[in-house]
Amino acid sequence: MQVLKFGGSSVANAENINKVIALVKQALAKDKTILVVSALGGITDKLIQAAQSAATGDESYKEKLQEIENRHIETVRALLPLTGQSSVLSAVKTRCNEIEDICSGVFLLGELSARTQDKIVSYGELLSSFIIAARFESAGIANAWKDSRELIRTDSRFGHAAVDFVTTNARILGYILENPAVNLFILPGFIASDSHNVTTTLGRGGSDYTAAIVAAALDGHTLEIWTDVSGMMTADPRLVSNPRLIPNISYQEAMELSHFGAKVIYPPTIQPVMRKGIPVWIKNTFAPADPGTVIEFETTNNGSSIRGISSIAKVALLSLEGSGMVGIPGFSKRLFEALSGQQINVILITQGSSEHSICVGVDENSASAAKQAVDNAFDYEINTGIVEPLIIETGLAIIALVGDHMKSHPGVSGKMFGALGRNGVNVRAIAQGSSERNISAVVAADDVRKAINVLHEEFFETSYKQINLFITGTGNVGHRLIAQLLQQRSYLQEHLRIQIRIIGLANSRKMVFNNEGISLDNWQHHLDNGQPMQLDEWIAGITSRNLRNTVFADVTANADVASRYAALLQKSISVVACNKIACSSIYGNYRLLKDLAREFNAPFLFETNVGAGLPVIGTLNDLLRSGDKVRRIQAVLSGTLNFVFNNYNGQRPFSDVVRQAQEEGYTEPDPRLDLSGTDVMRKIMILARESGEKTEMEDIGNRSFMPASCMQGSVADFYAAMTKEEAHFKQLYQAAASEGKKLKFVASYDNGKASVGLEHIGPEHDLYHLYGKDNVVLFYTDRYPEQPLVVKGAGAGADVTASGVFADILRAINS
Ligand SMILES: NC(=O)C1=CN([C@@H]2O[C@H](COP(=O)(O)OP(=O)(O)OC[C@H]3O[C@@H](n4cnc5c(N)ncnc54)[C@H](OP(=O)(O)O)[C@@H]3O)[C@@H](O)[C@H]2O)C=CC1
Ligand SMILES: N[C@@H](CC=O)C(=O)O
Repeated sequence: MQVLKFGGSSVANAENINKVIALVKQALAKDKTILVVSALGGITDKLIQAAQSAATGDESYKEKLQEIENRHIETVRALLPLTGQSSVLSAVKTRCNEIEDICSGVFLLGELSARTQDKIVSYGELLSSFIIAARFESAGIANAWKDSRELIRTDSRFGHAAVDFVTTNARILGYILENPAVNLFILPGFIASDSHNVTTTLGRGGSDYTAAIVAAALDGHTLEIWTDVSGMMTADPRLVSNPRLIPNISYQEAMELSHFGAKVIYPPTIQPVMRKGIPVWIKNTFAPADPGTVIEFETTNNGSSIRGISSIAKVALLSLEGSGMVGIPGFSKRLFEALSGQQINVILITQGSSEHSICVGVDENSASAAKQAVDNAFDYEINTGIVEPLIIETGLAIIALVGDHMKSHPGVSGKMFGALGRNGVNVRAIAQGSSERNISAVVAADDVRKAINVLHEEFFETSYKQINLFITGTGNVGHRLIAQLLQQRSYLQEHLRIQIRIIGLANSRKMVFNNEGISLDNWQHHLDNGQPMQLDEWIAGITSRNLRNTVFADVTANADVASRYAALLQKSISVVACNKIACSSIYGNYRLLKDLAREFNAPFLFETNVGAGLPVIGTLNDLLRSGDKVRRIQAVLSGTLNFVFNNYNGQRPFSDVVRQAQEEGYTEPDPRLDLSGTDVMRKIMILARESGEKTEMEDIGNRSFMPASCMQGSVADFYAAMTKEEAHFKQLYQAAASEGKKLKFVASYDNGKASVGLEHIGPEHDLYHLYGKDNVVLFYTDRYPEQPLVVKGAGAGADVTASGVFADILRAINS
């Protein structure tokens, strides 16, 4: 004997019902079958709406009932041959008239009791099962239709009746034994009756339960629950982009997950079948070849200690607090009695060992009733000040990790809360029972999607990580960065199991968002068609998305953009900047950003601020972290100036060489910052700060070589003025060349003092052999006192800078 249950979507219309017929036919070839069906998809809701409209005196209930009738009539017409339709149609009509009679009573009385509602909704399953039985007959498949109300006995808790298993089991067994010749029994799900034969229902989703009750009563060898998904998933597919099918799951795990919002199976369904050890298959009516999920005692380990992740929305936390509770028995009893007196279901309980407070999670809709009941129950204690009035917090949700294999498996909760913390998800309360099968955390409702994705990635996609990237700036460096992301896309996926999605892209004119990721092949087109750039909206668009593993890359040279880092870090969004403005602003701001990064677990990385793609800051940090102390730094830190002085020999105008540096992408967007030495001042200051010095820009000496006349007006004026000052530049060159030396713009940091300036460097010096746009940094430290640690290479250029930003993005997510 096997039991097959088909849900509302599987029997929503004639086409789907025909699929059911085919599947049941195949099942019948194997064994006797009990078929349990739900109402046609959506009908139960429609019946409730009609009943409620009637109760409120709204005559539109008649239209709703007409819709219900039409739907069933259409289904009969589409399913049955003309000759077989009339008796079924007249039965459907009779039932629909009965519903109308009851609803008109409700309308006249203006009252809808739970008992009457149960009666009304019972017609959904009665009609569907009756029509389906007729369809089997017309297909030549004999069957026995049985009203489940005659089999399943419950108490009289209308809407959510409890089953009397002794009577029910005996009735089911008796009925089946009385009909040995029948191969196919068809039963309406969901409905039952009490000891006075009054119709009751088993709770929404109760058809699953009907099927489980029958399977258990008959010791069936299998229960199959046919639905519109291919089994239980590791997380809700509406929340997680790549959930996985759970091929097998234990009864306990399935119960935990279904209680926690995985709606694939109605939670009470598991109990009866678990008692008998009957395997339950979850299968997809629309993809029957899919393997589905089997629920049974023994499960194979899926390689993770977690079987699935679930959540409950709309949760309120109730906190009862007070010094008068400590060490006094009975407080929790009274709290729970007050809640149960109002039929309030407690979803989660936590109490610290200080006993100073008890915190429970309940459905948000019950929060005000709970407050009233609990404050009444503790009226005396509240008035005498030993207990506070009940505190209610709403806008929350519960997320839960579920898995039998968490038991005695150290590190699961550490991993869970570590991952949530790294992504800025604040945990309001935690509960874990000693069964260690479920770890639940209460979080803000707005964080649920992020939290579930974070946990899913942590436990099920350990070898596959998604970075959600927002890039501000699509100029020289930004452009190259996007090209490199495109070029490396498959490599990152295949070798590092990382997928980078650009969720937002902006320049000074436009901004564009795409939650699925902006296509890298034609990003310019998307950006050009984006909305006008508004910095506030851009930042709000990033923070409000609240995505996990979010990185903000600042590839501008803009101060307003840099002023937003704090707000981003406070939302646990990592910031990667080649823009040097933040790190070279006042020391307090630099310090604040570093502190926020630590406090909110969001890396703030700016390796490219010094030496572009060279590992300058990383090397310095490694030295310091391992206990070394920086005594002196000597460096050439301007790619532009090194290029200019390597290429200028008095033959070609100085301004032409500077222009070439700008065209080749070495200069700042405003090249005066390079030529004035300001860019180098910023860089040596950043190195000094990273070495632990509280330096400001005004503490840095600058022996600028630029005539004051060149630094006035616009960039065009700057070029024009340099042409006029050619003699000055020639003279600078010749002075060095006459000594057999080269001009180098050198930055020094020595015993806490930093300075920059043009120097004549001879061939014996480490800085002499420095070609093109290269930079070099010499670190003299306690461990490198005589021979410095040297970092040398291209120190400017869009490609190398972009690669440094790229590396920081990957570092942000892996640190
Ligand atoms: N070139 C190099 O070798 C190195 C450069 N850097 C740094 O890289 C950064 C970028 O340099 P580069 O690419 O050459 O500069 P570009 O001028 O070529 O590009 C700057 C980008 O920033 C955008 N932008 C400017 N203001 C805003 C704003 N308020 N909001 C949004 N976007 C804005 C611009 O928009 P739009 O396109 O609309 O003008 C442009 O896309 C600079 O901070 C520089 O110091 C660091 C190390 C080395
Ligand atoms: N303009 C800068 C670029 C890198 O920071 C330079 O020339 O070094």
